[in-house]
Amino acid sequence: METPTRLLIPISKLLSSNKPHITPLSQSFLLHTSPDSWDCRFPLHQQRGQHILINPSVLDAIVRKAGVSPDDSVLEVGPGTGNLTVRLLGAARHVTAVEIDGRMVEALRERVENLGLSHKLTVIRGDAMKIQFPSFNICVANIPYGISSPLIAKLLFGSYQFCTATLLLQKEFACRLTALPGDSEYNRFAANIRLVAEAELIMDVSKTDFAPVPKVDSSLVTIRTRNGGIIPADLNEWYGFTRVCYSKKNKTLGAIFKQEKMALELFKRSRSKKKNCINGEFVNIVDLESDGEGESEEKETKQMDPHELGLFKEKIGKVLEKVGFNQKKHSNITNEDLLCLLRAFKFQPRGSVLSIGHLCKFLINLGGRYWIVCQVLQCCREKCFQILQGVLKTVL
Ligand SMILES: C[S@@+](CC[C@H](N)C(=O)[O-])C[C@H]1O[C@@H](n2cnc3c(N)ncnc32)[C@H](O)[C@@H]1O
Repeated sequence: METPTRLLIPISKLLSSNKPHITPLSQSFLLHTSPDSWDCRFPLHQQRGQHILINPSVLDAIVRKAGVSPDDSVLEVGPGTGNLTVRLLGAARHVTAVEIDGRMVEALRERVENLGLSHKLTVIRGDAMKIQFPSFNICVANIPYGISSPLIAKLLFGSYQFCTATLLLQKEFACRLTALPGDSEYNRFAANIRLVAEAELIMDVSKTDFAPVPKVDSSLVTIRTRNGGIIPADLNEWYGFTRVCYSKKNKTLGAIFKQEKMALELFKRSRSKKKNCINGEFVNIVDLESDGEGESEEKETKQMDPHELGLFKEKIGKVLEKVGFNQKKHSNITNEDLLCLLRAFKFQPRGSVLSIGHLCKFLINLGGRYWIVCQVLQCCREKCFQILQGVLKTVL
């Protein structure tokens, strides 16, 4: 149990007030405050999002709603002076806290030592965006709002195995994150997150629960990973694809894909050899959130064979029509629809995403014999596409 901190207010300050004092004053005035309150022992930096959560009932609620249990190994990003950390330590097996500010690290260590809980805490002094997190099964944190997007991307696409992340976020950001297809806030960011997780709005938190009081209100959100964190698509293709699909707010998918640069984006991505995670690095969030507008593709257009690109565009049109998405708008399209469309694009022979390697694997899966695969390879090499069509017909 933590003892309340004592806030010493100098008598001169109290006497300088014009208001009458109801309580008789002694030498100094001793105010007992909660251990969570902020005693201004050093200046806080707003650019680091240093707003301390001081409402004990909100802090308790966060730990409760996150469902922290004695088996949990918790990751906390931005522990500050430890208001949330001490509660997490009380409920979990172990807490790893990552804090960028040395003054906060010192304050946190001292507080936890006084409580005799140091054996359950690992403090890492560093930038949460630059370090590799040790393993954890849940993340609970009141994070600096400036790193909300990249941090969530790092957690979800950075090869970490965890079940939930319960985060305090800026209210507007939380609304975008938890939006569903058909909601006005639903956008590419929410779609990208929903590829691997579900996000649920848990409760709102008032700005007056923080010291110093920030300009914005907050919301607590729980992000639950799906399929054990397995990503059901090639991320590079998926990003390119969603960037195209979400590029124009009020246009149908048919109209969007008719644009040259959009077709190009998809074409380029489909041929890229980049994989989901490069050397374990998470994918840049700018890519997760940005749309395709305003980006110059001129250089690539010049290098592209116009005939090949024309064929590709024609095929996109056909696929859209076949799956019936020509008239759909992205605001009400689900990720399942998008995955289905992406797959439909992928399985178009020639001029599409389907590489020779993919094609061979596909044929073998279908029971194709070795000589057929060799024939296909030969046809592709010699660009004998009519013969290839014949071979495919016999197999399929
Ligand atoms: C909003 S405060 C939260 C403090 C504490 N968790 C609480 O609830 O009172 C955010 C904390 O994150 C720290 N911080 C800011 N940027 C960071 C970064 N890139 N990596 C790790 N910590 C960071 C700040 O120094 C600050 O202590």
